[in-house]
Amino acid sequence: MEKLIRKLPKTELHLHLDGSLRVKTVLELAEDREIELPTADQKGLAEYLQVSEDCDSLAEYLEKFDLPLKVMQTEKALTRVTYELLEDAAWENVKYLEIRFAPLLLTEELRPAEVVEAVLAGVEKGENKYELQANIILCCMRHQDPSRSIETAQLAVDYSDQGVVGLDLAGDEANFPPEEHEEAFKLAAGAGLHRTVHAGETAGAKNVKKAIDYLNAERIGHGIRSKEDKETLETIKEAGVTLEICPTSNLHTNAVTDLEQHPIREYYEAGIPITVNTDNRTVSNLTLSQEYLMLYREFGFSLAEIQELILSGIKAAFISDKEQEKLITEFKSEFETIAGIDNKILE
Ligand SMILES: O=c1[nH]cnc2c1ncn2[C@H]1C[C@H](O)[C@@H](CO)O1
Ligand SMILES: [Zn+2]
Repeated sequence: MEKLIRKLPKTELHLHLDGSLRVKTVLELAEDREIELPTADQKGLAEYLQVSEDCDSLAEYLEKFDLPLKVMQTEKALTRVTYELLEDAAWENVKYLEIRFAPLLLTEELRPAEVVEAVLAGVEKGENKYELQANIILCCMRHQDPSRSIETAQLAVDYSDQGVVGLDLAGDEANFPPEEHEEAFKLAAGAGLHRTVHAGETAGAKNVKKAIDYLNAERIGHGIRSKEDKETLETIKEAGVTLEICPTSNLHTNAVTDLEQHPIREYYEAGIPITVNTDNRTVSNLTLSQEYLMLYREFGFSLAEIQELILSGIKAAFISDKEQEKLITEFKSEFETIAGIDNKILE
């Protein structure tokens, strides 16, 4: 099953660049720029970059991004880590991915536009080498002043014809509400950019409703607490919003205390559109295939259901209907070849 899942064509829509650096690369980039590391030993560094067993909040989890952000402050580093992420995705047959990061956290030496261009260069390099497509989502950060979010939205608009497809709001949810960033999301929507918002992860369902009502979110990052409020669930259904579910990450941020508490199966059964994602590959020491394997083993998702979840990722992707249709056709044909599954199951 493990091999089979790795071979399946996949999509990943919720993936942070700064949480997904290779450990060896962090080591090399730090050496290049003489950045002090907690340890020079690769195994020790891997442990340092990963979230610890006893992490008890999202705020603590977010500290894991400090070191990766430090080593990513040059064009060369940004292009490299982006390219490597595409390479890692290609290794497990992720055919379409959306990579997100906050450009304004990467401006120690670069201008925001240079940050975006360096990442886009990495995407181009990866797309030329591997058979996959990647688009970019720019993150506004909750703890920053709303004017910084407007700046991020404008940047996304400026690069919307070069592979930036959406705007996100990330960071410490419990302490910063979404509605303050309304103007940035209005700007993005007005220019035809897509919107996704981290909400209902470590704060209540109301944040999900606010993200949809105020920020016009088409997708919600996590949204696992939506079930706490009936009205929120109705809004999700009415607005046709998709939840970007990242089960292991939710365990690591203590958004759920154990996997049995995770509502993924419940949402799936209720017909809420969901996708499966890693969130942060390095912080959670995780691949997308491992995440699907966990769903198969722990939540009883069958192969046909896994394929349906993968296709749900295409339907929620920030690409045109025509591109979605093309990917769906390709995926269905690959599913058939790989698993010999009757496509009727997938209709
Ligand atoms: O799971 C998350 N919730 C909220 N914010 C997050 C999560 N994972 C990463 N981030 C933050 C930390 C990164 O520096 C930022 C942009 O990728 O997004
Ligand atoms: Zn996230």
